[in-house]
Amino acid sequence: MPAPYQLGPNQYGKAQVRLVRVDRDTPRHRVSDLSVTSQLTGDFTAAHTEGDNAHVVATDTQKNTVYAFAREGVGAPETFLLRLADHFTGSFDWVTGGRWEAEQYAWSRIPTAASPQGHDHAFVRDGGETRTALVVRDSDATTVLAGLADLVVLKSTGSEFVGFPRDEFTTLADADDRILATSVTARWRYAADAGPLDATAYDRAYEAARAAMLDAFAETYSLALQQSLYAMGSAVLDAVPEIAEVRFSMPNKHHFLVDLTPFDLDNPGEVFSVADRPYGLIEASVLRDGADSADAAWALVGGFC
Ligand SMILES: O=c1[nH]c(=O)c2[nH]c(=O)[nH]c2[nH]1
Repeated sequence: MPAPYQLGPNQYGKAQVRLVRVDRDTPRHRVSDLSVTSQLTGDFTAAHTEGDNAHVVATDTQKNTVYAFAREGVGAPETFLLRLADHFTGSFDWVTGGRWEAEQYAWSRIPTAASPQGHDHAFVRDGGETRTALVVRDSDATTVLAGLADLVVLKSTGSEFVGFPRDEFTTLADADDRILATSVTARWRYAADAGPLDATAYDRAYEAARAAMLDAFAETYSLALQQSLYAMGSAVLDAVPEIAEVRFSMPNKHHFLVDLTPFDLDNPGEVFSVADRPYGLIEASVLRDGADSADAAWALVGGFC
């Protein structure tokens, strides 16, 4: 019996393959700690409509490929994902594209009395922040997105919020000196004509983009989180010419000055309560002039406007 309905867009693969690779060719080891997701697109209609698995590269095989490729080294997450993309689209005619994603967790060497520069093979996990990478391929293009998530930053002054419209529902007082705090999730897109970079170039670009956004957050006298965001995006584009666009999603972590007058105490900007919800959510993209929008790739990311 012919299938009664059309199959819509589909993709499949293995999500969140946890991978730790130790580079141990010298006594000074290096640890790469990632969670990798591989999803394939292509001709998988018969699998859905008829249960014919002839085209179904098993998700288990995709997971094993991640581990086998790690035996050769991981390098930058972007280059690791590009290797997976090349492998799956190059090995199976009917795989025309896919989505390969990584989250990378950073480990620092533990400084000890004997090794103040950091131990050779003992590490401590860095804060909550993660590095992210995403490769999206279809029959027309390969898009490389890199970024970070949960980079928590705070300024204890140098931030105000005034001049906003007031209506019958407005109670917020002008703030001419407030705490500005956020948890930055950012993704940046490499220009298609930058081509694939090598692993060290992706690593350098990551460090430069991260440093640029931190510098701009710190140095911008902020009139709103929106203005800080735009300054951070501009700094990333200034720092890394290969980046065409950067998108941010930044919750405004509100800090409220506590009224201490019931206790006969003043509070000159020193004691705050922190609310985790609701929170302002500030999202925007900052684009280089003339950059295309690459909407198809962004549509697969989610979490950004
Ligand atoms: O930086 C801010 N942007 C806003 O849009 C906003 N709205 C608000 O209530 N506080 C703030 N702060």
